[in-house]
Amino acid sequence: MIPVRAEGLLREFADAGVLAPADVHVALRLGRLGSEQREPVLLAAALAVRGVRAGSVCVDLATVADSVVPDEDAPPVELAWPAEWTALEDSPVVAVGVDAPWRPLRLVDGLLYLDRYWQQEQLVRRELDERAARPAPAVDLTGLDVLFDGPAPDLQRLATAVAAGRWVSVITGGPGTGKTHTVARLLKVLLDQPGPPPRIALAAPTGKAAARLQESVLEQAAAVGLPLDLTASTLHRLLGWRPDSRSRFRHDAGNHLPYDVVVVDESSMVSLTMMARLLEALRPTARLVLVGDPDQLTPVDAGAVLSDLVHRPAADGAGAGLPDDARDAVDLDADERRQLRNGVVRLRVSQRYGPGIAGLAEAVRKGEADRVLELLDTGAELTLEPDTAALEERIRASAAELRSAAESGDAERCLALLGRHRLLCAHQRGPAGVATWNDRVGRLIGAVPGEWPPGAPLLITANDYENELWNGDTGVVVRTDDGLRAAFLRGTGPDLVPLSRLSAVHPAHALTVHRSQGSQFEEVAVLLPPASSPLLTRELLYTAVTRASRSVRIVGSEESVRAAIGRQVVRASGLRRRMDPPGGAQGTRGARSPLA
Ligand SMILES: Nc1ncnc2c1ncn2[C@@H]1O[C@H](COP(=O)(O)OP(=O)(O)OP(=O)(O)O)[C@@H](O)[C@H]1O
Repeated sequence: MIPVRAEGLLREFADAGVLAPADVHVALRLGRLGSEQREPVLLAAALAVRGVRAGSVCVDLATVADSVVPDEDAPPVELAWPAEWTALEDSPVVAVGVDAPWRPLRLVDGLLYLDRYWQQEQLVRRELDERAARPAPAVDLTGLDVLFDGPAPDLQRLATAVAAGRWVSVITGGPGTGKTHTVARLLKVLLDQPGPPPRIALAAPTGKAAARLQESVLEQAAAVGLPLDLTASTLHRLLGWRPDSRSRFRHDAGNHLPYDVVVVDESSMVSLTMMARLLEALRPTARLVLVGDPDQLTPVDAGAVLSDLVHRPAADGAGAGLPDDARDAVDLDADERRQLRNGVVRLRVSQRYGPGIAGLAEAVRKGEADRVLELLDTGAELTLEPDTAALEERIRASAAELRSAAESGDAERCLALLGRHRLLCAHQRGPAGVATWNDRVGRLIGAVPGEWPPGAPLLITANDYENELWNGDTGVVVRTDDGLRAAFLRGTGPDLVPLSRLSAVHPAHALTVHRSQGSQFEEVAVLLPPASSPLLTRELLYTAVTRASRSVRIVGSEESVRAAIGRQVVRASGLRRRMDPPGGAQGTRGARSPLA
């Protein structure tokens, strides 16, 4: 419903489906409180609110007109974009520049922020810059020769050396490229330094990712010689819940975390707000190691900090004190060398999938649509199919196998089968959505709606501390002598939970690509929506494709594949730019000023 009192530009943009009622409401309220009625200012304010809703930290006024796609269901209309945004410069609701006193909106370098996100971005920028400027921690790297005895140049070794020698570092790479393998060796190097052993915290944005991180580190612990009592927690737990606030924590700038090393896995899912809270809670002399894959889907909340850090320009003077390994890393391209100066190392070789999927993932990542379509035409492992006939056949076969293993009570085999094949969808609803396909697969295998027959895959949708199950965990129903149980993979063996003890649980024949983040399957089928779907992005396709270890079946049109590859998630943020105070060398550098 459109607010009745919206007029002019606000109403026009709302009618076109660009602005939601909440965007208009906030803009009108802001205008009322600040005695600002000029339409371009109110429109810009509404666009800033809309930006946050869509995951951006701010709105880039120079490009917003090109990035806004009117609602398909709305009548076609030529939007009357203001010719210029100069009214913002003297608006009582806009602080202009880095140093201007507080106002609800802030305009810097052509980027318009809601103040709260500006403050958080500044905090992140300040914390990172201060840590980069501080003398590097002293570290003895002689242990690397024992920990890494593979052929040089070895990117894992380089990442370890970089992370050991900096206060903030980023280890990126696709699935199975050895990020955890590297983290385990980094911890060993740090624990072996003279003096008291560092206090280590392992964390991840979700309970499921935290459990997986702990498991993977412990798998490596014996081989590397790490203490076996290392545990991982969610970032929320690490920072300490507070009953009175959703975004403030027990540990903050006034009550630092008691750790010397903090490793955050799956950090592509960390929002700007969470990163700000984490950075302010770190002691100035704590090392922060961010681990993740910046090419995967971005967090649900605003910001894409990991991706921003990877794409940031190198700070002046950065790179002094790079480890000797960097000199030997001859095959780094110019971009990777720039990233290295910012403490970012990307691991490249996946130990988990073969050259077929690796090539496909790389072509998607680089946006090479022709190459992707060529690869999808080359054989049985990578296919593009226009209809769902073969997919349905595969689903039937896989459901029958699962059912038979479940009826015979073989939980271990059920869990192995569960990891063999998975259907992934972009949407939750609609013809190509998870809900539709869960019903459809249920009917294909003759399941009665609402019942959980043996062999039914299930998805946990809320953290369950009592049963140690995490939002996003998947399991399968198995018949046992004690009745039906849900089997979940725990370490190397199955854990059986009575169905009656599960509360937030859904069928999991199909999962959204978002939900599948952090999981791996031998065969993945990806159901692409029509090319016009706004969810169809390069990050979505990359995330889906990299869930597979053996084969990828894409069901959809060539047009949808091209649309996905051509549409990158663009989250406006100032972190990728340098923003010095006015008078500094970088005042308006690089920005196409929309105010001119
Ligand atoms: N240099 C190496 N030598 C031998 N085995 C390795 C090496 N690097 C990684 N591996 C193995 O490859 C597998 C994947 O490594 P790891 O789990 O560290 O990757 P990852 O990047 O953390 O994966 P994910 O993205 O799933 O978190 C593990 O079994 C690991 O032991």
